[in-house]
Amino acid sequence: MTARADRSSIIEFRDVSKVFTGRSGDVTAVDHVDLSVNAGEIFAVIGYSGAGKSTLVRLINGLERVTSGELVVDGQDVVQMSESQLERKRRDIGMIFQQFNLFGSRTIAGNVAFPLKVAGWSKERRDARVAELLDFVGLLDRAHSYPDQLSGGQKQRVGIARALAAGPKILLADESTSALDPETTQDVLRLLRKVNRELGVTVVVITHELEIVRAIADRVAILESGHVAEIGTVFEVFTNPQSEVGRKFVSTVIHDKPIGDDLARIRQAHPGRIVTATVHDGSRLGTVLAGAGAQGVSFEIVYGGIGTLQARSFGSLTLELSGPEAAVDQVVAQLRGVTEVEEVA
Ligand SMILES: Nc1ncnc2c1ncn2[C@@H]1O[C@H](COP(=O)(O)OP(=O)(O)OP(=O)(O)O)[C@@H](O)[C@H]1O
Repeated sequence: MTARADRSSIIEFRDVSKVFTGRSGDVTAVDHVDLSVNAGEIFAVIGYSGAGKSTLVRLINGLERVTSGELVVDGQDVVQMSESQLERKRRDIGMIFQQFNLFGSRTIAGNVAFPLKVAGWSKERRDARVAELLDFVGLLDRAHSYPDQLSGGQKQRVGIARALAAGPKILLADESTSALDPETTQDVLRLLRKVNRELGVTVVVITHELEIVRAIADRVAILESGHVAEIGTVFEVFTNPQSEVGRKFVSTVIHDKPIGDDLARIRQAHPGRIVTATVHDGSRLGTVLAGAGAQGVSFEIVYGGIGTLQARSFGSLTLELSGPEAAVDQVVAQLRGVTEVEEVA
């Protein structure tokens, strides 16, 4: 059965598999994947090493060919395309890489101009376009430098300018910040956001770090052994992961519940009932706690934090509630009435 394409989807995988045949047998890198990327969004693909992320994304621009299934990219079925059709199609799909893949013997301007030269643009048009792109990525003054004179972050800016040269609708970013330090990573992520917001380019980001997803993506698919373990908005996946692998990823970035030594220390110092309550916009935790005293229950905040996720507050607080058991039960019930509450063992 083939699902009808969502009108807003720009990339549509329908039951797509990719099998590599090697000497030591077949490897199914992508295993019956159904997913769609919406036009204009920043979509992240996350997974551990070997999960099939790179292969999945390389299918989009035909660097790898689909073994079975349908793959529609911007209205065209790339499975049926010939190599020369794919070559033309790739002009609408920019790609950047972890190791930047710049030509060391060409200047920055020469690197950005290269795809335009291949596409047959005149020198005059190329020069104007290169200047415009270098200005966009903040490197106009480095036009005549060579890649090895640039920092890693600057090299990736050149990579982005080159990927955007022919005005693609889609930009694929394969571990594009993995070789960069945290500060430079933030710079590159800001630039990718600018590409998305100002140019309307759909961005597909591959990463193995959930922090990258949190910083940039609108939606995320978690890959495990070639299949989609779960997919959702970043807020949904962070706040309520549905799969085991999703929970594992989220626990690496959201330390919302005390575990191990932290839990042992809290237990020792706080003999009362310990619960963790989720905090998000509109959860009236404070109102409930303000009324706890009148019911004979006192509380301490013993662990937790609140941050921002996709412009919404999100976090959790672990509380020690002390007082008569029935009254504590009542306050826990009131907390459950306004938010999710978990007993801490
Ligand atoms: N050209 C190839 N030939 C044979 N097997 C391959 C090839 N490319 C990838 N694979 C295998 O396919 C599986 C998925 O690899 P892929 O590189 O897509 O995963 P990944 O999630 O991107 O991993 P990483 O984060 O390490 O890059 C792995 O088992 C890998 O060894």
